[in-house]
Amino acid sequence: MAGNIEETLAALRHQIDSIDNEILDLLNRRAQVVIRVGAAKSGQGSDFYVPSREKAIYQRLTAANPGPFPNEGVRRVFREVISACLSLEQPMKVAFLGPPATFTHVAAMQQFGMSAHLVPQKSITAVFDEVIRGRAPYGVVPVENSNEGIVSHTLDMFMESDLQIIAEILLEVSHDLLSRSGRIEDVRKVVSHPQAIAQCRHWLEDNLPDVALVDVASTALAAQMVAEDESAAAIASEMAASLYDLRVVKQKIADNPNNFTRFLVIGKASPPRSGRDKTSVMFSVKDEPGILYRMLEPFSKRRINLSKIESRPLKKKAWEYIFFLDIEGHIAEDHVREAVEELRGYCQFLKVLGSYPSAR
Ligand SMILES: C=C(O[C@@H]1C=C(C(=O)O)C=C[C@H]1O)C(=O)O
Repeated sequence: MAGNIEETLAALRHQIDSIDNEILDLLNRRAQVVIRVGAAKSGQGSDFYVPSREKAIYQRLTAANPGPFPNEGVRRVFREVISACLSLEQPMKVAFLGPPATFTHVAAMQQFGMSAHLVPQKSITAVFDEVIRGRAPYGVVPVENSNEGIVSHTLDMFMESDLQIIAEILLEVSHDLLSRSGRIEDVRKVVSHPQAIAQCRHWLEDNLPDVALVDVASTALAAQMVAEDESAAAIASEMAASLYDLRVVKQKIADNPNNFTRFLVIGKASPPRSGRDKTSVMFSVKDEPGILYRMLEPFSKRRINLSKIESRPLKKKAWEYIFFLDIEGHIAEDHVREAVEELRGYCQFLKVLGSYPSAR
């Protein structure tokens, strides 16, 4: 009987080996075609990284997948296949808001895969700078959190630079409590970014009512500090646990489990249409009666959905504001372009920040 099982296993493993050989062969055939695409693109000077094409690949494959291989697996496997194929042409350098193991790092990894060369930066300004100076073709920065609202620094940076939005990344944020021992009894203080501490307030009151709460510049820095302090715990990403060799005291301690952060990929030119795109614009309006009403009319009369509107003070002048608008559709579509041009008529200035595939 035991011999039978061994024989069956050996035969099945033999089948797996020959399937893996076929997969390997196909991967190499795919890589050769990607190299040819790269050569064709460099002939015409166009961008090698095309997020709209990548999104179309994921959508097509997950829709066609008969199973039992899970769709999430299809996405992850192809994320890495595409990432490795891209790295053949050139190592894809991506600047992100560091230090290593921030949620921005996790988002950049989700978007660009493990073969990309991800470079941590000290600030959002530094990420923009790397891309402006051409040291990295792309950068990743946070722009809003479902509980905490916008990251104003990122929006402010678009006032100063002419970079474009290339893609958006939606990341489900899981705040984990990490420490060296992984034992809740050892925790005397909790260290993290103030937003992460705020998002875990109730859990901390219920489970660690007497510990000190210490604010630091990022969740990743907190993890780094805790790696050297037995009595401290950090609220940080799961990635921080593996990077700084920490144990998980408790997973998902945020009070609201529905916690998403939206990140932007910035670069020098927006990608072509993907079929489901978004366009972001920023503008300031003339100070006239009814202007707030009129600025939305070009969109409502064309039945164009607006997914977001934000305002920020224009620092040069008190009580004047800059608006940020996210519109459904791509600027290459006539009705979107016409609406934006009509809005421009009411504005002192208007800048299209880019059209890019919608992550939802
Ligand atoms: C191959 C291409 O270039 C890149 C690589 C892709 C891939 O490996 O499938 C897809 C889109 C681009 O980011 C392409 O544009 O088709």
